Amino acid sequence: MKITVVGAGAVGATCADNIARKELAEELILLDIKEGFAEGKAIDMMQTSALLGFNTKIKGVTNDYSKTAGSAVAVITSGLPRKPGMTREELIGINAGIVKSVAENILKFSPDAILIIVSNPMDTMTYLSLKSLGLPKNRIIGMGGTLDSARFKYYLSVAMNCNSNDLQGFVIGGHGDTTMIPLTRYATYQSLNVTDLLSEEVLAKVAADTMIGGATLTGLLGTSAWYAPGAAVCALVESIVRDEKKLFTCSVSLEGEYHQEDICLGVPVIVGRTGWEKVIDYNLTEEEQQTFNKSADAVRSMNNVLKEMKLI
Ligand SMILES: NC(=O)C1=CN([C@@H]2O[C@H](COP(=O)(O)OP(=O)(O)OC[C@H]3O[C@@H](n4cnc5c(N)ncnc54)[C@H](O)[C@@H]3O)[C@@H](O)[C@H]2O)C=CC1
Ligand SMILES: O=C([O-])CC(=O)C(=O)O
Repeated sequence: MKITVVGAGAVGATCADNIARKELAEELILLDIKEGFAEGKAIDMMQTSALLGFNTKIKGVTNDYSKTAGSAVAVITSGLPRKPGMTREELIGINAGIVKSVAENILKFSPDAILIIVSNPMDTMTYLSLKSLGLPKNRIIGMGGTLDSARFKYYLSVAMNCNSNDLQGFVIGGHGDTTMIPLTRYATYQSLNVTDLLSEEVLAKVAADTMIGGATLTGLLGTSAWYAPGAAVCALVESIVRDEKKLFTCSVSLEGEYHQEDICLGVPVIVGRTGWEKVIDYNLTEEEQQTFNKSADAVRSMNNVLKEMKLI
């Protein structure tokens, strides 16, 4: 199995590192536009293999897509990250052109690849890929909710002083500071509803902290996060290559599911060897559905910018 990660920056390199450690691929290509950068990261990572014991061959290349040929999965992390005080949406002007050209180049050499879109604003970049590449919808997966759900469990585990692996919880909707929706009503601690274990105030704070999880880290780090994003991408890659059929929130093309269409937005999906395989319906309450619709409206207005940019 061959996997490509485009963008050898913070998220791309972390995700490549995780994929290699788990030996999810025999061959892993790391591609970046910056001369020598991916090569350097790949060699550095390969020099950990004798210490960590993995056998994945990581190869770095500068913008040479011929080396990515025959990839089963391609992860797109190329583009600018935000700086403190910025929103993800402000990145659209630069990242949309990058994501479109990178995805087209990948498909020239790997026509059967499943694409995982990471670059922000992620829901809109996923929609751009859906609209411009002509791929079956199941092969285009936006990574955001997987990370947001992990953050939700982190904040819940802190509030409950428990192991986050004992928690279940999903964040749906857009991958934006104001558009994500932690589904508190469905979160459980070993089958017990967290709504029975924590006060309304604490739960509201957990949800609010989750929503600004990325912004909080950007404020602390001076650029956006990479460890949890890299691990979240790797979890999706693992479910694809091992056909695990695990349930993750991903941004996928909706055609009536959750009462939305012509949009890519975060919903729970089964992820397996053919990409995202089916949407799971969480039966939202009327209030939750209204919040979801508002989230969709916000993402749709960003998607309209793609038309102004003449990218779709
Ligand atoms: N969806 C999500 O949950 C998350 C998304 N992100 C997004 O991922 C993207 C990457 O973030 P970082 O890795 O922190 O940024 P970074 O700046 O560390 O790395 C980005 C890399 O992309 C490369 N690049 C730029 N244009 C390229 C092109 N045309 N072809 C190939 N490579 C190109 C750059 O040279 C750089 O090495 C950002 O847009 C960020 O907002 C970050 C974290 C989570
Ligand atoms: O916050 C950002 O800009 C990067 C990102 O999407 C995240 O970490 O959730």
